[in-house]
Amino acid sequence: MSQLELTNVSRWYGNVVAVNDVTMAIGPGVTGLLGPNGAGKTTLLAMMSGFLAPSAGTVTLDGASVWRNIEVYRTLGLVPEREASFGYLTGRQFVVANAELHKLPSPGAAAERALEVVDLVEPASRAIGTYSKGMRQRVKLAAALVHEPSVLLLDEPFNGVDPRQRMHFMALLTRMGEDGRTVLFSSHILEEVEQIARQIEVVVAGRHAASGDFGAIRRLMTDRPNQYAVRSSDDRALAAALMRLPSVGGVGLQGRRGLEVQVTDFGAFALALPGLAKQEGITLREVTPTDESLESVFTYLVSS
Ligand SMILES: Nc1ncnc2c1ncn2[C@@H]1O[C@H](COP(=O)(O)OP(=O)(O)OP(=O)(O)O)[C@@H](O)[C@H]1O
Repeated sequence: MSQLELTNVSRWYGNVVAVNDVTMAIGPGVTGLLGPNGAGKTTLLAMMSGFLAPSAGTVTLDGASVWRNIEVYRTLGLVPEREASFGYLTGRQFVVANAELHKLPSPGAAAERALEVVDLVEPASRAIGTYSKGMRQRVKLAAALVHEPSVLLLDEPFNGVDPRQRMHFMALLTRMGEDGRTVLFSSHILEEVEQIARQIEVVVAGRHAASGDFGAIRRLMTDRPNQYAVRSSDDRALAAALMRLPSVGGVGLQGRRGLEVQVTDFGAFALALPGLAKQEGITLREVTPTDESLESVFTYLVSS
């Protein structure tokens, strides 16, 4: 059982602050590192795996500093986002090469075990260049698992992987978490993280914005103020009526595009709106959230 600890970790590249004073602990089981593009996820993973030095703060694995620590490399596996550029190697050759880098006593047997775990034994004699995206992800995973690490870090492992392979990959990570490994994967998609992560850590603009199980993160995201586009049979009358609702923070008339409604309490608004329209004799034509993008959710989280 391994525990990764980040304490006041920052990393800057010249003037760019990629990671800003992050403190978090990652324990056994599957954890999702959720954040929009550019949030600092790759930089965090690079520091957690000991390949990048923090500019400030410390990253430890079971109490030992990870930066350039050979012992840590033996207990940790990293699946990077970028493609392995060795398309001419067969899957097997690639995994065996990794086993040899770790100086394992029987690299061939270790590689076979890892290929079996990711269900890639049969295509292992083909060149990686001929693999599908999902297979390429799995061969990277086999390479990262060849020394049976207790910590597995994966950077956007589901990107571009088709749904069937994604399910297979998710089941694999779930099983590893259940086996007591510390599994951390990054993603910019909440639904993806929710499916398998026991714990979610949210990063936005380099900062640690939220932490909790998926229920807690969902609540944080749905309880925020929302903005809706509303069109009806009488927008002007509806605007006046909406202003009386305590769950509405503001209403703007957008001409033919209807109303722009700022909602402070989504649950109360959803309950009150149909009754209000009926009472006023107004027909609702459209109610659409206009700021549902994950970016706006993240922005809200970071400013709260
Ligand atoms: N080597 C570098 N030199 C300069 N700036 C960098 C470097 N690496 C990352 N950055 C910057 O640091 C910030 C965080 O980047 P990072 O790649 O860690 O984010 P990310 O969350 O992994 O995003 P993505 O999913 O798009 O890779 C970004 O603003 C990025 O442009």
